[in-house]
This record gives sequence, structure tokens and C-alpha cells, in this order.
Amino acid sequence: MLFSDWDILSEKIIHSRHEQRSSKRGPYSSDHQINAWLRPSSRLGHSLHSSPAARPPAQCSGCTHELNLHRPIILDEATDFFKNLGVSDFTFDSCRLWGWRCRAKLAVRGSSTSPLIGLYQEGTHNVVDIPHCKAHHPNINAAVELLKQGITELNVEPYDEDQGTGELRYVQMAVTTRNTSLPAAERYRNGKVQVALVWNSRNENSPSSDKLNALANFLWRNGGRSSKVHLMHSVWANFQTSTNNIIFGNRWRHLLGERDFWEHVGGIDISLDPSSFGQANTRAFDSLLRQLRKYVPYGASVADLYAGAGVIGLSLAATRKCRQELGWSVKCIEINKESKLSFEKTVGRLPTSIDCSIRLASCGHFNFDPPRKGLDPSLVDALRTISLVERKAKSSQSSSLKVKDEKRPWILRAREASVMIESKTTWEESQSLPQTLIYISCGWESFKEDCKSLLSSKAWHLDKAHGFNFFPGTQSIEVLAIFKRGPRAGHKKKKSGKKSGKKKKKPL
Ligand SMILES: C[S@@+](CC[C@H](N)C(=O)[O-])C[C@H]1O[C@@H](n2cnc3c(N)ncnc32)[C@H](O)[C@@H]1O
Repeated sequence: MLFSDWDILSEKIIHSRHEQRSSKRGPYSSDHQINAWLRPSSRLGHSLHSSPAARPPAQCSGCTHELNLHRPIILDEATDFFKNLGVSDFTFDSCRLWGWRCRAKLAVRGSSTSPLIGLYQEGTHNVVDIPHCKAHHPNINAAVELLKQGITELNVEPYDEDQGTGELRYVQMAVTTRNTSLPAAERYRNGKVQVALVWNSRNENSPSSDKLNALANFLWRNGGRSSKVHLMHSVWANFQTSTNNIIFGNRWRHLLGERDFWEHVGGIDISLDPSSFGQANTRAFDSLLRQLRKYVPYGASVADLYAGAGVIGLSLAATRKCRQELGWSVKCIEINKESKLSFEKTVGRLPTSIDCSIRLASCGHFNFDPPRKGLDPSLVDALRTISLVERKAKSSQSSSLKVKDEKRPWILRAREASVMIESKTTWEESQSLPQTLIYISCGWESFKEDCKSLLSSKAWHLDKAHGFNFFPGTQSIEVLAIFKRGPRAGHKKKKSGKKSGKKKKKPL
């Protein structure tokens, strides 16, 4: 049985995923995407991103529109979609519209005298400089500005994709807004930036390492703790020489500043190393986690699939006091081994009574091919057939009861042992099959497909749905959808063969 393979039987399955793009499209498509990689647009970038005044600005691919940021075009479609599925109280939280991006992966190109730091122009590998991006947390822009000065002053060569030459390939900037020494209202504005420089060498012993250290020192001298403007949290290096589209290599080095990066989200302190997945929109993520809690009863057991560093599961573990009756409070499943360290650090700050674990595995079959889009097909299949598993378990339980009633010794002898043991195990397992499925999605198209597929099996019905503006300026919304086991209440099956004057109900 697939579920016993996963070892994730639980009352709750929390799922979160990201839309993964075809690797042929460019560096955004790797596991480590650069910001948002979105659909073509002809009018973006004018007000969101600064450009030379004399000629039409090149368009970065980060945003698709600049008007009505609080109401993405896709919202009407989403509202209709959920209404048709019986959820007429779909809500949408428009969240913070500017300065929301607390995590950005930016390409570094151009020359040392005129560096470009930004995103690709749609459909090309031409980097568009975005020094005043309004989506970025302002301190990301300030750190980018400082980085440019350092590149020029120290004659650092930006990467040349065609030749495979140059030194600095990408930079990841992540902002922490957790600072307990400041009043809560001032923390966001005063966020500090963790800078990860992706260096074009195998490791820290390469000939260009002196320059890497000089650049890190420059950033720290001018933006570190004792500088006039304290911008930086820390500086890291990542080493990458591959010519493929994957942004990060496997080797990370902490260079300066604090090693541990803490953020406060979903009611807990979370640790995020630069190598592990982190949500870009910290504030919107916090709103989603607050909403999510309402659907998780106190004492529930949770399996968090596609868990990253386990933020969702651990937030629930702490705020919903997840219980250990089934052997765990929260179990996280994640494919990226880099997430483990951050997960363990976060757990270290939780009460010891909370029993959480992370399992490094795929949520689909146990191969390590990540899904192109949406849920792994094997996961969808398992969720679709969940009631079958339960029905089988029930029927084997009732046959096992009949077996118990059987008095004739020759029949009892024939049915001995194996059947009894098998049916008992299956029944116990079925008791802990999930009753609620919470699906958090940033890929609207794949969400619709997965949703239809789950509902068509009749094993689930859609109970609630909420949208969040995780990426203002884009067509993307984050969806929090709550599925419950079985048919919706009031959706009773008609008895077959009997005529009824009532109108037929449309299937979901
Ligand atoms: C969008 S991130 C969400 C992470 C986390 N839930 C959060 O919100 O911080 C999706 C995660 O799924 C992981 N992932 C992708 N395919 C997977 C698979 N087949 N099995 C397990 N994890 C997978 C990625 O490594 C990534 O950490």
C-alpha cells in the first residue's frame, strides 16, 4: 500500500508546492528560481523598475502589470472557480503591495565598470537592471547598490554566460525582520539583509578567492553592524561553476556577520539557511499561516508534504499543540537535504514536548525527479483512492468479525492466522488516514487540475478556499484550499432504482 511506504498516515496533510518550470526556459526554471518567472508582458517595469529615461525601458520579467496591484486579474476566475465547486465565501487578502519581497535571487551581468543586477528580460538571457524595484524590500535595493559599488571598486568581473567566464554569477538577498530590540512597528522597515554571493569557482581555495573576500569585506565595512548605515545581516558565498541553469552549487561558506538567520513567522522563530527554501513574501506568508491555523484543531497530527525547512508544520505544531498519539506531532517530508539543518534549528527553539521529525524523501514515488507541475501524480492517485483503502479495510474488518463468529472447527482451521493479521493491520491503518487535506498552492493552473482530479474521485470535497496576494504585480495568487473527506454535507446519494420527484443534483 502506498501510504505505508510513505509512513505519513495522519489526520492532516499539509501540502505546499511551487510551480516548477521547464528547464529549457532559463535559470528561473531551476529548483532555485530567480524571483518570479512570469508570462510575457508588454507594459511592465515602467513604474515598478527604474530605467534610463531616454529610451523605452527594457522589461524585466518580474511583474506583468502595474495597476490594480491589490486585485490580480486572475481573481475573478478564481472566485468563479470556487463558487462552482460550492465555495461561495472565497476570500482574498490583498496584503502589502510594495516592498513585499524579502527574498530575491538576482543575476549579475554586464561589466565591472557598469554592472547589471536584476532579472532577465522575458524570453531572453539579457539582464535588466532593477535598482529601484518597488517590489523589493527597500534594504534589498540598498544592498544591491552597495554591491554594485563594491564590484566597480574592486574590479570584480560579472559572469559571462556565453564564455562561462567572470567571477560573480548571482546574488541572493534575504531580509530578516526579526529584531526584538526594536518596537514591533519598526522591525519590518529595519530588516537586515543576508547576502549570498554565487561565485564562479569550485571552492574558496581558487585564485579568485581573494577578490571574493575583498568584496565580502567591502559589503561588511559599508553595511555591517559597525557601519554608518547598518544594512547587512551576514555575507555568504556559494560556489558554482556549472554551465547549466541551476543558480546554486552545493558548496556554501559563511563569511561574515551572524551565521544563523532567524525570522518570526506563523507564531514561531524559524531558522533559514541561505540554501533552504524560504517564502519571498514574509508578511503575506504570516497572514496565510494565521488563516491556516483556524482549520487545524488542537491536538491534531500533521504531515507536512513538500515541507522545505518545515515552517508550516512547525508553526502548527507550536500553535495547535499537535499531539503525539499517532507517534508524532508533526512529520515533514522534503526532498532537499539542505532543509534539514534549518528544520533542526527551528525545532531547537520549540518546547521539547513537541515531537517533530523531517524525512528526506520524495512525496511521490521514491525517485528524486521533482514534479514539473502540481502534486506528484502518485500522490494524487493515493489521495483519490483513499476511500477505496478505507472501504477495503472496513470490509476486511467485517469479514474478520464474521470469522470470529464462526464456530465450525474445520472452517476455522482453514481460515487461521494470516487473514486475521492482515485485516487487523489494514483496519488500524485506515483509522489514521487523513480526514483533512490542506493544499497551499502558488500555481493556479496546476492547482485547478489537482483540485478537479481530487474532487472527481468523490473521496474529497472542497470545504473552504482563501487567496493571498503573495506576488503583487503578477498574475499569480497563493491559494489555501481545505478539502474534507467524503461528500459535502447535504450531498446525499440517491437510492438507486427508486423514482424521486426531486431535481437531480449536478455532480461536482
Ligand atoms: C514551494 S516550496 C515550499 C516549502 C515550504 N512548505 C514553505 O512554505 O516554506 C516546495 C518544496 O518542495 C520540495 N519538493 C519538490 N518536489 C518534491 C518532492 N517530489 N518530494 C518532496 N519535496 C519536494 C522543494 O525542495 C521545496 O522545498
